[in-house]
Amino acid sequence: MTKQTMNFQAEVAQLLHLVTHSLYSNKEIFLRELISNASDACDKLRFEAINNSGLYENDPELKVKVTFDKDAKTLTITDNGIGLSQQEAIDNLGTIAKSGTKDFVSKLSGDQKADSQLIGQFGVGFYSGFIVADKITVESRRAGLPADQAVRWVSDGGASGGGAFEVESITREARGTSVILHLRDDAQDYAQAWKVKGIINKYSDHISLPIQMEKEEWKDGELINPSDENGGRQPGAMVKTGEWETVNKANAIWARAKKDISPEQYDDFYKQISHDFEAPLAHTHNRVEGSTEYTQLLYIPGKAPMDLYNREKSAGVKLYVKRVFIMDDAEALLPTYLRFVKGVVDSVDLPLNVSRELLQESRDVKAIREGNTKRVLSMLETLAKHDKLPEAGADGVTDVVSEEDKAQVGKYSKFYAEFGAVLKEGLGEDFANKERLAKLLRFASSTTDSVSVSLADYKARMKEGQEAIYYITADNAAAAKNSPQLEVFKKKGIEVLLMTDRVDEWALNYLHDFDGTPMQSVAKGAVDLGKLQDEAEKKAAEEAAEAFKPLLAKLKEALKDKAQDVRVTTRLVDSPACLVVQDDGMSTQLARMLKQAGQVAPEVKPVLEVNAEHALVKKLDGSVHFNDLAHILFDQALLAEGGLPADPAAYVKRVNALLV
Ligand SMILES: Nc1ncnc2c1ncn2[C@@H]1O[C@H](COP(=O)(O)OP(=O)(O)OP(=O)(O)O)[C@@H](O)[C@H]1O
Repeated sequence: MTKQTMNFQAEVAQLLHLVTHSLYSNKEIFLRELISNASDACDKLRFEAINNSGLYENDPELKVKVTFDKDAKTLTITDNGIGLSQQEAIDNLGTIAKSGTKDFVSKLSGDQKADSQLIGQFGVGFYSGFIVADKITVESRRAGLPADQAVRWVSDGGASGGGAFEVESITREARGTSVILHLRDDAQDYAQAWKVKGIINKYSDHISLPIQMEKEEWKDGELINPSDENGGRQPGAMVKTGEWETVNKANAIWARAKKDISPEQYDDFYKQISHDFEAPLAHTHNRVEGSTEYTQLLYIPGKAPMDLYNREKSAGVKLYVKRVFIMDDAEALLPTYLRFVKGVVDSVDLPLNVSRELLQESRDVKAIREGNTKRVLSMLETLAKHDKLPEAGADGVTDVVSEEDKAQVGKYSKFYAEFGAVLKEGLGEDFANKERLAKLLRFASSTTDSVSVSLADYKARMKEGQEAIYYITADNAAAAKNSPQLEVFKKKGIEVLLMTDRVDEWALNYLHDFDGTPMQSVAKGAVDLGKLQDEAEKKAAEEAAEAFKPLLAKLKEALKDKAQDVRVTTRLVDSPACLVVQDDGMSTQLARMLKQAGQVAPEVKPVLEVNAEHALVKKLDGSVHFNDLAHILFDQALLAEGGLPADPAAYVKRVNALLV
């Protein structure tokens, strides 16, 4: 191939601009990214070589070498991994392959501060080299290809204006890739051994391959006057000895004993695999022995990625078999509702050539998934337990809290704000752990604004004679809190949980009770406050129902296309009417959500409940506007719960007719 000039994909040009302009305070991550790519390339070679050992050629010891040349102002990262063919260099180094990153780049806001925080989630990868380099040369030969089919790729990252790179054929004996960074003037520090070693220690210690640098030794300067030992010397310097030394620990962090890993090292490993700049909220690291043997190192992030709600999104756990990297995003290792967890599983029992399909069926994998799920739930339970500092008991005594526990305060709330809605999917997905999940749920309530009430808290505060956990679902907190259906509960001082996540309706279908107490939607079925209502109230309600019978029949007739039934209720105090659905019916809110999502929802005809005490209801009887008032009553009840009248124009017309 003769030299060709090509253009970057539009998104690459944008990403490059962002990388070079906004990651300035995080310059050194470029080395982490490039070493990580080199290590991935070695993993890929090892994986392909399982079925084709010839790919190792005569060079089976995989490693990464980092060299620098002060005079040429270059820093070079070389690996003997899988390498790139000419076409792969064009495809992989001129485009953004990952669809998530590509989407992200096309949505950039232009606010560099905000963008640079977000970009951490995606990993800037290879292009991060341009943070410190004004030109990058990549020379590579793919394993298995002849030496004269190697490739050279050169780019200034678009500084010359064209956003272009050049590719040409070269001859290269060595398999694998060299990334040569031509350092910018303000990045000359990175051509110094101590600086580079420091960064490798910080970010890449756990990389399981040796990372090697040329050994340097101190050499005194020449004597100024060779005949006079004390006459002084030229300044000394570090000089290269020609030998190589391994500068990282070169063993996988998860394979080490817990006691040998510092909290910082755990955090750094997380940052490496997640591309997150922030530390995780918690981790768990265990060697599991038994019928199936594996090591798990799992993390709970502090921040949700932008595509959290995409259930198709890749999982966050990497699979290794006996230290050999097998695949990223092994979704079989955790249930979908725990897709936010990041980490590594290293199995002793799985075969090295395991495929995704095989994973789905393997009994070992099933055991690993159950083990992982249990561990993650335990981690969450621990965070939940220490979320708040203990309050003084009735005797004025407060438990002493260790520093370690103090550091956990607030973490569960943070977790829940980011991932609570996803956790709820587990109620419908993981029946075996439903009870544990139910204990981890948190809600706002009619008496507590923050999303912090657990079902156990609620139960402990239940009124004497209260037999159910009451909740309401709505589109948002304000609609839930001001819903007419809450009126009688407020009057009686009964707490009601407010559920405003989209997933709540669906998830609650799977949670019929908590710890023996039934869950009861206040918008479903007739209100039955059981023992909470006194005899006088019950009697008054029955009398009202009797007295209203003729009026109800007329209302039912007028609204026969809209309402399934019309009845008198005691649940309202200030409002004239509200809508409820039958006990087993789909709630109007869920039906609305399905329709919004373009799905077919069954036609739900709600029950209209009227407040016999309300002036508007009293006025109905004998009114010449009976028909209009009946429709207005129904449509207003719909509006009050966040819905829209089926025919808004007709509603407006009716109201106006009464106003003038
Ligand atoms: N040292 C290397 N050897 C072989 N291929 C490489 C090397 N470095 C990069 N590549 C190729 O270039 C592609 C793009 O690299 P880049 O770092 O931008 O993204 P990535 O590694 O896929 O994603 P991320 O860094 O976010 O995990 C890689 O997927 C890989 O195919």
